[in-house]
Amino acid sequence: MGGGATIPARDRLIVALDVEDVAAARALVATLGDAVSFYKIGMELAYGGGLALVDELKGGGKKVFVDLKLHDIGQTVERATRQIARLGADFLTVHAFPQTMRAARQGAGGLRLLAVTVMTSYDDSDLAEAGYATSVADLVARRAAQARDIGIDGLILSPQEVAPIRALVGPKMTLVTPGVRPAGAALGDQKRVMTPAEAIAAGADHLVVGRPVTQAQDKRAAAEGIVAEIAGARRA
Ligand SMILES: O=c1ccn([C@@H]2O[C@H](COP(=O)(O)O)[C@@H](O)[C@H]2O)c(=O)[nH]1
Repeated sequence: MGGGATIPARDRLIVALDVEDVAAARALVATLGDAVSFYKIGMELAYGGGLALVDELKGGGKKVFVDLKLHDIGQTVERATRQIARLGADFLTVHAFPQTMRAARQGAGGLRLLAVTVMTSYDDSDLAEAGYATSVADLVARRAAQARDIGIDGLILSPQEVAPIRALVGPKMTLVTPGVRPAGAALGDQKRVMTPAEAIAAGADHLVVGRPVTQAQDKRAAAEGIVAEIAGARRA
C-alpha cells in the first residue's frame, strides 16, 4: 500500500462507507461484492457503531481505513491511537498538526497513519475565513513536509496537490485523495477535485470515493467504472 506503481487498480479505490449504521454498511458491502476491496469507515458510521465492522471486513478479505481525523491534546491522541490500533485496521487519519502527529506516532505501533493536510472541501477563501494567511497549496506543502519529518506514513490531500507533493516528499509516502469525481458527477461540497484518471495520472496511490458510488443508481457498476478508469489511466 506504499507509494508504488504495483498496486492493483481495484485496491486503489477506497469506497467511503458514509451510511448511518452497520446494517446499511453491510448491505452496501454486499451490493458491491468483489468490485470493491478497500473500505473507509468515517465519523458517520463510526458514531453509529461502525468500528465493529473493522474486524468483519478484514475477516472478509477487505482492507479497512479508519477515518476519524484525530485532533486533541497529545495524551488523548496517543491513547486513542493505541485503542484504534487494536482494531486491526490498515490506516488511521489524524490532522496534520505537528503535536497531533507526534502523539499519534507514539501510539500507532504497526498501524499506518495518514495525515489530513487541508480538507478537500476548502479553498483559499475558506482558509482566509478561518484566519490562515496562506494558500491551500502552501499549507498542504508545509504540513506534508512536517508529516514526512515526523515519520507519518502517508497524506490525505486533494488530487490537485499530488504532483507537487510527491516531488516534495518522495516516493515512500502513501498519497490518498478524496475530492475525486468521475466526469459529470455532482461535486457536492468538494472544492478541489479531479477525475479518477487525472488523480492517478498525477501520482495518487489511492482514491477515496463516496457519493459517486454510494448514491449511484447501480452502485456496483459505478465502482466498476471507476476501477476501469483507474486501470486505464497512465501513471505519472
Ligand atoms: O479532506 C478530506 C478528508 C476526508 N474526506 C472524506 O472522504 C469522503 C469523500 O466522500 P465523497 O462523497 O466522495 O465526497 C468522505 O467520507 C469525507 O469524509 C474528504 O472528502 N476530504
